[in-house]
Amino acid sequence: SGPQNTQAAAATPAVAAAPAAAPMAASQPAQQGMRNVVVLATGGTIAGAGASAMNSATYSAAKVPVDKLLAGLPELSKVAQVRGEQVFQIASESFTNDNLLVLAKRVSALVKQADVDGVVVTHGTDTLAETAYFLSLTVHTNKPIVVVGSMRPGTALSADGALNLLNAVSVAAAKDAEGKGVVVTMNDEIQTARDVNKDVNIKTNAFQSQWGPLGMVVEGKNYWFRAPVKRHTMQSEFNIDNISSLPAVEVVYSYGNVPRTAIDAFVGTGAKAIVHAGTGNGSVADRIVPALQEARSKGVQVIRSARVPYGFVLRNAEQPDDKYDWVVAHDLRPEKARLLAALALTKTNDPKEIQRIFWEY
Ligand SMILES: NC(=O)C[C@H](N)C(=O)O
Repeated sequence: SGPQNTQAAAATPAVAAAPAAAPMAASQPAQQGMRNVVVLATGGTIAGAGASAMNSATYSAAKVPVDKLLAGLPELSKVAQVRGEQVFQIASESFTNDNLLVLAKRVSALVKQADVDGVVVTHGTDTLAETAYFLSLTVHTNKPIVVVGSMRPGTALSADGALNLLNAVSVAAAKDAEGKGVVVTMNDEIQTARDVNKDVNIKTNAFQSQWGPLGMVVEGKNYWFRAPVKRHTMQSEFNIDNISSLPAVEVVYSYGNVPRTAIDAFVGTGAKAIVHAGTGNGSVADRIVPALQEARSKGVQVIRSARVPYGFVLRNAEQPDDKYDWVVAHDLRPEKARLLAALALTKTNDPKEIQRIFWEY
């Protein structure tokens, strides 16, 4: 098998550089019955390179262009007809709201094309779960969208990117993945975008969900065990085609002796909502409660989440949310609550409506 079809725009950190509607560059004869998958590359460790094979943790992210990534994995041609586009070439910790909007709009445009059966996004792992959740909330399609990264650069011994990417393409090409929303394929598992998080930062089993994976992908076959019940993609009331900017929503982290400085600063810079990453069950320090009440009285939404990774925040437990007009983030991590709050604010400024959205997505 020869190199994959690629259509790589010049790698550039500029948000505006995303290709509008890239034509397919034919370099491989279409195989009968093969499904068409587009790989949108954004950078990260899966495109990283280190100085030696010993470097599993010390390397530069976002170095290898998508055409090289695909050409280095000839096995892809056994799974699908694949072409690539370079959307960004950045480490995912540097992702911005603008990056999210550009990427989601490109995914949305591609899934409308009859010659695209599924989309894979290669992404750094640090904010991969945030981007995957954002896509699941905003792209209207039944076609599979798979977000994938790696914990080790391709230059390292036991690099995990090649198999993760092969698995991603085989899920994106599969009819049985249709209607299951946006998923993440890391470490042979298929995880739903909403629930998965990067919970380990040095091992290849980095991505975990407290509710468990949806299934596994082994040797190009998907084994499903459950399906997501929260609203996503086709059932979402948010649509990236109608969103051109996101309101400012910021996260403040709690800890012993925490001052109110960060809350006041974010209110001062015009935040429309503050996600409070509270201790325990989203608890709020006594000196922070008035800061959040003042923020609320100025029209800023207060979203009560927890810095504890597992479990969930109960309404009116720890704090009287009804009385204060606050919202609870349910089981969403603070960084994912930020995205849902921002999308909710594109529709409403009513905290009851925002709470309804937090229960449903
Ligand atoms: N493993 C990774 O991809 C980490 C990298 N810092 C990134 O998120 O781009």
